[in-house]
Amino acid sequence: MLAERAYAKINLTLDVVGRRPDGYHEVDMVMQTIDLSDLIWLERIESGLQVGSPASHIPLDHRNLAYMAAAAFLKHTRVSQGVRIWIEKQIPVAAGLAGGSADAAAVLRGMNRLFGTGLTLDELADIGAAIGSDVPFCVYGGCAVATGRGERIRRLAHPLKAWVVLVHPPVHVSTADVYGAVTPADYAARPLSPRMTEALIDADVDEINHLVRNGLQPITEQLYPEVALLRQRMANVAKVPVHMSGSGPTLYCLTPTQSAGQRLYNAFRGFAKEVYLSRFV
Ligand SMILES: C[C@](O)(CO)[C@H](O)COP(=O)(O)OP(=O)(O)OC[C@H]1O[C@@H](n2ccc(N)nc2=O)[C@H](O)[C@@H]1O
Ligand SMILES: Nc1ncnc2c1ncn2[C@@H]1O[C@H](COP(=O)(O)OP(=O)(O)OP(=O)(O)O)[C@@H](O)[C@H]1O
Repeated sequence: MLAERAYAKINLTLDVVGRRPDGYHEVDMVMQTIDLSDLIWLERIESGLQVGSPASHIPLDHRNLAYMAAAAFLKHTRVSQGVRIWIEKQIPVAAGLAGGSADAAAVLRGMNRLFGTGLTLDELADIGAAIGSDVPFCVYGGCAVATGRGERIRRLAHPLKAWVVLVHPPVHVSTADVYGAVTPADYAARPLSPRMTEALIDADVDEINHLVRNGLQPITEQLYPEVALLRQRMANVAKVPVHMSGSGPTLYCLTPTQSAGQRLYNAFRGFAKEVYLSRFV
């Protein structure tokens, strides 16, 4: 039996640059792993796939992204045994934090260790791409520029360890609905990832805050107006920019120090049940 951590991500940039013939959107994003995580336990069994969790709000059958990852791993490697998966969830579900994708990626990394199959991260990311657009990034973790439909990853090493205060409002956002409402008017003429990359390497939190952009935010806020209201309430208190991750609805602020993060965490606690103080990993 072994354990593998599944870390959430935030989007520092998310630019939609076009629509593809397969219906997916061409994106250009800077993503960053944060230390909010699920814990995945993996155990060899003779055959079959079993998924369990104390969380009552996620599917535990073939619809679970961790289950899909395990099935894809067994098929790819032709390992003839099975696996029992136990998921301890901390990452809010359908929140824009890639919780399910992180679980899938952790299953791929963990099964590679459990069965001693010796696949590289690139190979695991390739398997993950068939499960979801965010899975390859979650396989590597850290910071990266993601292009294509999100599955093409260029890893980025930078020195910054910023703090992230997250507020997850109780709104269930469908990623497919948000992308479905994107029109050509929402496409970014020039992605911000090159400038964001520089600001990260310079560890310049003010510049990063200034550059953060999410092309899905106006769409999510139009489909779910309560997200816009919450952002306004947070901005009134925070006096720093409030950003949205992925397709939302999670909103976040970046701070350079733990004490500044803690102050915002205290200020936001009355705004929603789920508020987290986290950090770049
Ligand atoms: C919003 C982000 O989380 C930002 O990182 C991702 O772009 C979404 O990644 P994901 O949840 O792993 O997405 P997938 O499971 O691959 O796709 C869910 C649905 O979102 C839409 N989708 C997703 C990714 C993309 N580049 N274009 C899309 O149009 C498609 O309708 C798809 O059916
Ligand atoms: N292991 C899992 N953890 C969480 N959700 C899962 C899992 N497996 C399947 N799901 C389903 O996937 C859907 C999206 O959940 P998830 O938490 O991955 O969303 P998200 O954070 O918005 O993802 P992304 O940022 O990649 O769009 C939910 O409807 C949930 O029921």
